[in-house]
Amino acid sequence: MNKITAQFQNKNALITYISGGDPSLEMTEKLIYKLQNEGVDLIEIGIPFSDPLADGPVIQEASQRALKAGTTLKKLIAKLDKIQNRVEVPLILMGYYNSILNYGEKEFARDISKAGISGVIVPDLPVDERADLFKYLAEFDISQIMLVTPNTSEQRLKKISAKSSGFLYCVAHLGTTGDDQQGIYPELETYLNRVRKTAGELPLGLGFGIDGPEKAKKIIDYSDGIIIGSALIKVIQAGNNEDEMLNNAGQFVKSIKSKL
Ligand SMILES: O=P(O)(O)OC[C@@H](O)[C@@H](O)c1c[nH]c2ccccc12
Repeated sequence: MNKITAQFQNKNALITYISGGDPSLEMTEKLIYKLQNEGVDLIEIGIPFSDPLADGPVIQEASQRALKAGTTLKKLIAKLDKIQNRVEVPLILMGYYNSILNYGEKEFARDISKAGISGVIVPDLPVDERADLFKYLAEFDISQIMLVTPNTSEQRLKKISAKSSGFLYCVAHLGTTGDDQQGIYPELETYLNRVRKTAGELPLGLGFGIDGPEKAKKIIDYSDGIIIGSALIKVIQAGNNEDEMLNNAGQFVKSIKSKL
């Protein structure tokens, strides 16, 4: 079975997002170990980018800190490559298409495969784009996780689920990451049931705006797993030094896991 799909078997997967290189690549490494020790099922790592369209302020700032620290895609991949023997939890890279194009699509697929990365999310690359990237990811056996939203039509849903592997990323509401203004999205159950019918066996991961354990508890039954980014980055940032940051991350993950 696909390494990512396997993580959803208990239907309560926890996926955490961190921005690669925020505040340094050394901290990314330590955070990966910490999250892994606390039992997260998948880690999504963002490729820092200067113009991240889908991201709200928390992740935009995380990206800025990473860029300021000199993080590049090359350095990020080199770091992940170096630590792969100590990492058991599957890793997913999230990045905008431009960064990948600049790196070279084939080189990207080849190098991340060598670094042991299991999947990729490219939020600004539409399913019907004839990008070589799709071909290379398949060639190197890397899952291509695609996004759907409550507005995605039935026809596109079919196309997207057919092309997605690992899991299907269901965006909980329209807007940017970290936007928790909407409380519990009213049509969530209807939306996910509709997606489930079309997606078949593909696990559903729900993300955007899940800000803590209470919300996690309320929505976990609708999907097979949840994705948390901004809320985790906020608690990490609240630490005054590395130890506090790591400790905060651990406590936060514990508090979520206890509800799943
Ligand atoms: O931050 P939130 O609201 O918890 O949402 C998850 C999200 O951060 C992460 O999956 C992500 C970060 N950047 C993205 C861009 C597109 C899709 C998803 C993402």
